Amino acid sequence: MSATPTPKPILDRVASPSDMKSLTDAELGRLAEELRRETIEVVSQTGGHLGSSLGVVELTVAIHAVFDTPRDKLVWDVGHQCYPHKILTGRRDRMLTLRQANGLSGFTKRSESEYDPFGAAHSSTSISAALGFAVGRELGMPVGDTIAVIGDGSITAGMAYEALNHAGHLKSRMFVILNDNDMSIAPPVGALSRYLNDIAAKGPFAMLKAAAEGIEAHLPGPVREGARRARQMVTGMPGGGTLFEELGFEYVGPIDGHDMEQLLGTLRAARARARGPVLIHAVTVKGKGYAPAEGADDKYHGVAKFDIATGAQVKSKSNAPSYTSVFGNTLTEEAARDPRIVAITAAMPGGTGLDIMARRFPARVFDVGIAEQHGVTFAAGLAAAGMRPFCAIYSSFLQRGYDQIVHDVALQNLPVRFAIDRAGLVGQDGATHAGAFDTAMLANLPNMVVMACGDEAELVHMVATAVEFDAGPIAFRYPRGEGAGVEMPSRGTPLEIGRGRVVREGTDAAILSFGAHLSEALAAAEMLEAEGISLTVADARFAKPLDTALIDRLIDSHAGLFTLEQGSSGGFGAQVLHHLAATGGLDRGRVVRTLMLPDKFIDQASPAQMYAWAGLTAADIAASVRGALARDKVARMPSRPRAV
Ligand SMILES: Cc1ncc(C[n+]2csc(CCOP(=O)(O)OP(=O)(O)O)c2C)c(N)n1
Ligand SMILES: CC(=O)[C@@H](O)[C@H](O)COP(=O)(O)O
Ligand SMILES: [Mg+2]
Repeated sequence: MSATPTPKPILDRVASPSDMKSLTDAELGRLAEELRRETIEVVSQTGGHLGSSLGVVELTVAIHAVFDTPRDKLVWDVGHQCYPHKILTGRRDRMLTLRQANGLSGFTKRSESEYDPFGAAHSSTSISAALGFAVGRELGMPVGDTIAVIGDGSITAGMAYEALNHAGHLKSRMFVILNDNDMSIAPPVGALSRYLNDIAAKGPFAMLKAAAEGIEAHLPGPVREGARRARQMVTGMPGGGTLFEELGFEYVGPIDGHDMEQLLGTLRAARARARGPVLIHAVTVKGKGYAPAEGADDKYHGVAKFDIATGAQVKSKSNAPSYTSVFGNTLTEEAARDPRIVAITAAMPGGTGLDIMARRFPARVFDVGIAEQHGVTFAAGLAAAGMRPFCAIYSSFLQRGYDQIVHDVALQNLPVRFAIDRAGLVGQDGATHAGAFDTAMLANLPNMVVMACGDEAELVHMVATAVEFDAGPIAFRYPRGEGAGVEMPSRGTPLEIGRGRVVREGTDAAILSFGAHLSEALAAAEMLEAEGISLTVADARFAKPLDTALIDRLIDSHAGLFTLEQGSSGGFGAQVLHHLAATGGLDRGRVVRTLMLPDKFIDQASPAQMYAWAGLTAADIAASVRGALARDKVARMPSRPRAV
């Protein structure tokens, strides 16, 4: 499977971008070929974001050849396409540790390299960050030029336009390279995407437009003529300037993002001549240069390890359906019964499982692009219109829509259903994608109902609960990956709001679990049973409203109560503590502990390893219970008479 590495004589000479300065343009072209091969060889052994990285190989070489990184600040957006950049910037020897425990991050990361001046993994931040560097330079900081590389998917997000608007206003010298491969994770959606296609279609690669007095005259010969013709053509039309020019940018492009001559010529001219903000529109191909990737529907956006010769990926065997597919299938079944059900995804139809519903009810599934804020408020509007919207967004990306959840949904008590996938630690994407904060974010909000499923059968019931619940907003969270392997109901039964369930009866202490760590709680109970400690395990189901009767009963009848969740402080445990504090439950001499994610960001590893680092394995839970009960026992012993 792992093919013998091919010889890479030029890449072998490049320990850092400074080594590229002595290469001829022809050698830079060959360097790109070797870099592409290296990227494929690495990712075939590690898995990762291959398609996006292959699409920027030439761009990466050209930027590092022309600009003076790390003094010049190169900001990648989303950051998932930075593998060739990592290889060129001193991390080649660690590439096989990519996305693994103690290895390289799959994204740019400030703590990893001076060549990563700004970390990213959530999209559309690059122009804002690059503008910050540019203004820092104007204010005397030792910073060179700034270059933001942003994808056509990422530039659909509102934040990118806020930054373009500001940059056009400030007129700071900076470079935005639009990496337009006509793909997001799924095919891109929206009028802006169509607009970019229109520009590219007016004459790909030959039709090059640049503002008259600026960069155009300094472009390489063959490109310059095309640019002149294009400019005459475009400015002869009504409203001939591009959107970017209207926003105050000098627009250059579209250029062929795989043609080294065009790239080097354009970047050199831009670097030499730019006075204000410049947008360079590079048209690229996602998966470029690797036939299985180019030919695949997803362009190998994110792949498992694969066989280079065939492109066949090594998919891990699953023992149970994934939570995502359970959600997608259940919602589709519910939608078949209820025409008011609609669903919203922010550029993740496959990742959220909404592609399943979209195949059956295409008119009722809306991909809004990378626009979580809009997606939430769009759902609020749909709810206000009487629909039953399911807004399916990964936990970490939902952070983008928080004010919309507060102001547009909760405050107006609109029945938007939030299906929060990737709750808890997700594994190889690491801290940026951890679904740590949603319970804390949501359970604090008036009107909000917040659920988490203990297993995949519970998820089916929670979807049914959300369908029926029209009284206000309701959210349910579930993790990445496969379920617990429990028996599945043929159809969900709506749960009583605010009612948990006891899964296992015991006598000494109780674990009150919220979410999919229920299986760890049960495993901990088994471990302690062998030691003679008897545990009750309850599934809270709701962080809001709490099942206060269940909590009161558990604390009354056990020496200790331990809350457990795959989330941060301020979440389920905090809600339980507030209840106990308000009702005197903390004054009854019981042991109370909150088991949750620690107050730190946890780097990428397998989810099991990440939970081990978080102190949340079954053994850790058992140790917490054992330790707290033992300490409590010692504390309760009558104190010995003091020796005189
Ligand atoms: C705020 C946010 N929402 C969603 C995502 C998930 N996501 C990662 S990459 C990606 C597609 C990006 O498309 P584009 O910028 O065109 O890059 P390409 O993969 O095509 O190179 C999406 C939706 C994200 N990283 N951040
Ligand atoms: C770069 C990015 O944000 C996505 O591609 C993400 O890696 C997808 O994660 P899942 O594999 O959990 O869908
Ligand atoms: Mg793209």
